[in-house]
Amino acid sequence: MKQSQANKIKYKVMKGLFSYPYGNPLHLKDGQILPKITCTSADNGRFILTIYATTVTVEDIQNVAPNISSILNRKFERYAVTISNADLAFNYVQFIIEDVMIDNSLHFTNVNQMKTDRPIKIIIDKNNHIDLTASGSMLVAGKTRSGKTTGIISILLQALLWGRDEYGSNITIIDPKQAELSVLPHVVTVDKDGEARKILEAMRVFETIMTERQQRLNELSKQQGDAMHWFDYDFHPCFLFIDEYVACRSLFPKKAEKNSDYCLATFDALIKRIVTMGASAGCYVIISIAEASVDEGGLPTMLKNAMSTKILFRPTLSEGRLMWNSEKLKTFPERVYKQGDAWFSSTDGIHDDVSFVHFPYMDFSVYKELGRLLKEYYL
Ligand SMILES: Nc1ncnc2c1ncn2[C@@H]1O[C@H](COP(=O)(O)OP(=O)(O)OP(=O)(O)O)[C@@H](O)[C@H]1O
Repeated sequence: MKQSQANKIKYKVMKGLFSYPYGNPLHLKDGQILPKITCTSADNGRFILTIYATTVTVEDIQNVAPNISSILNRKFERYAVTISNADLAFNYVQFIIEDVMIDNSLHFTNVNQMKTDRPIKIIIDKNNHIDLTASGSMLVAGKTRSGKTTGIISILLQALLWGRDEYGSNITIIDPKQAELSVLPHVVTVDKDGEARKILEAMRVFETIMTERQQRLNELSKQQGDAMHWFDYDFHPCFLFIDEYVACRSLFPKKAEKNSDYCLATFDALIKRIVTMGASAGCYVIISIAEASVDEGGLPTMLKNAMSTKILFRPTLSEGRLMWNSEKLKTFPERVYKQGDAWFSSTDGIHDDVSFVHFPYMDFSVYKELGRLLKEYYL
């Protein structure tokens, strides 16, 4: 009874994996040496359980993640494995065990509460934020009504609250569906004749701003005699948000008319350029798609791979597999997800593995505040 929580978890897991009546999930044989198990407590109420691959393979150990989650019952029934990691030398597997029922979400009753302490930081919930210094453009997927537009707005509001910088920062929202966003000031939508020339123009402007900022940074680096980053100066991040990417793409003609470059290839080339080169100038694309599928009728694989922050709202394992390598999702217990619940990964060194997040609850008129901040931003 006096054992630490970490030790209690360790012994529970040992019993579940090694005791024959529990089903022997590691397929241990009579007389076989049992693999060593350790458990330590980490920050935010998490535990790190390590199973060493002495007599069993790393693959076999990774496969028992769901068993470990179900072994944790009674006092630990709220706990489950959320991340599993094999070490590079295949010596052990580490499982992160945490209370999956705990509510880490943020509640805001006023938009000003969303202002971050630095412009490079985008807060998602109490435990997770996006670090723009170490990540790139964002891919946001989720079925309709899953909360993706609201989630993206929570990101844009945080950037807008910083206002414009002295280097011509820009936040562009493109709504090809002519839906709720399109009525807000400075939001770009379809032309009156159903074409997307204004959209292409807005993307061109964004690309020019990206190039100018990069040139400015190069000058500053020259002066300093060292490579300088946008976040070393008072640059604020720029965002190009394309809502419903697939619908947007379908607006463009496949072939351009003579003496014009208004066509799909120009749209694709612009996005590709901004996604691959923007982050170094603090310029990011946010693409939202309803279907996580790629290629035909979906997102080109190149873009999917280049977008370094990935968010899937109200996820299912089958959709998740289209966005992430299935190894990364092995540990994920499927459950019923609510609006605003998402799986999230980013290449910032902390969120490389997929984790569960809930986007903020914003108990104020979100669209009204977005419109007001956009107006103020471009004043
Ligand atoms: N973070 C959140 N927490 C709680 N509820 C949320 C959250 N985000 C969104 N919702 C609820 O889900 C509803 C749908 O959200 P939203 O319009 O953002 O979804 P969507 O996926 O963009 O849908 P659509 O494709 O129709 O635009 C919202 O009206 C809101 O009530």
